[in-house]
Amino acid sequence: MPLSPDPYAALRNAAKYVKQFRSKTFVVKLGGAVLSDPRTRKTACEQIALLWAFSIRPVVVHGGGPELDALCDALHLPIEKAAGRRITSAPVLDAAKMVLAGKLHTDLLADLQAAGVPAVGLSGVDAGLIKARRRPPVMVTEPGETQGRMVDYGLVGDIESVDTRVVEHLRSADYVPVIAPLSGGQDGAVYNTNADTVAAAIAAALHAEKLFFLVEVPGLLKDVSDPSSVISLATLSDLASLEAEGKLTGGMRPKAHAMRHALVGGVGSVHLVSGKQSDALLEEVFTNEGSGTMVVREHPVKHGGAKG
Ligand SMILES: Nc1ncnc2c1ncn2[C@@H]1O[C@H](COP(=O)(O)OP(=O)(O)O)[C@@H](O)[C@H]1O
Ligand SMILES: CC(=O)N[C@@H](CCC(=O)OP(=O)(O)O)C(=O)O
Repeated sequence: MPLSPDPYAALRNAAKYVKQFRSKTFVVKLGGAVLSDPRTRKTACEQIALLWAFSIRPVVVHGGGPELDALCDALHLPIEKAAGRRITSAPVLDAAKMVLAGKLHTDLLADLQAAGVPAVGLSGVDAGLIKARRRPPVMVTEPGETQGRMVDYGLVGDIESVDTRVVEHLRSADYVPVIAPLSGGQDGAVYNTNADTVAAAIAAALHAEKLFFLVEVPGLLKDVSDPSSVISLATLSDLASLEAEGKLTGGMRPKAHAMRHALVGGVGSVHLVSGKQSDALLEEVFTNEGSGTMVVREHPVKHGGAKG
């Protein structure tokens, strides 16, 4: 790579964003694909540590779908999903507790700790952080299908309320909350709730500046089979068009719904970035060009620097 005429240009440019985002809340959702590989999990933790070092206030929400699939497999429990969400029987919920508020959660906390982040683990059940009610059977139409089917998701919770007091309490003492996607219901019930949905609800409740989804792919793709088809900037209406054209499949469907919820709920922007490519999160935050996809409510008047 040729030497830049000004070796400090990148630093100067990044400093602009460091100043702009100081004390701002960034919700970072770590997807299961990133977490199940110890190397990418560590890289994600190191990037979060850098945000923290620059006085950005991260709140971490994590998934764990692939690890939960693996445990279900080992326990001979069926893996059934509809529109990207898991159908959750009582034994599958027990497995979800073991993975999402157990092994994977603890390993993530240890990696964050090692990276210098004072991380404290919670699930949506702690201190009534996320209250949900059991999802009633709903009609689901998969992309490419013309006829919908009724799906009973079992012990899946639809979020009714978010009480951020425990999160604020931890943040006021400079801890970084790390939230597992379980929610609490009436009479001690525990529900499985999609982590994207949890991340969006938390981001909206905290009036976050930005919500990041760290995923396996480099961003939102025009064509899911072509990793070079990343859309750099999208609006809610672009997202709706992609969805109507059947271009959002699997786990991208709850994510699209979550992005919409966050943006309508007042989050400044939502970003879809690679959790596999090292430093993609930092590039999205601290450079003009970014690395993945920024989703906003509507087109800004001009895009210069908006991806920072
Ligand atoms: N248009 C699209 N752009 C990007 N990814 C898409 C798209 N449609 C479907 N996907 C799939 O969605 C996945 C991300 O959702 P998901 O697997 O739930 O992520 P995670 O659990 O890691 O958060 C991508 O890895 C990709 O396979
Ligand atoms: C209801 C529902 O779908 N719950 C998810 C919770 C974990 C999750 O969302 O993990 P990812 O972010 O890795 O997909 C599940 O059981 O897989």
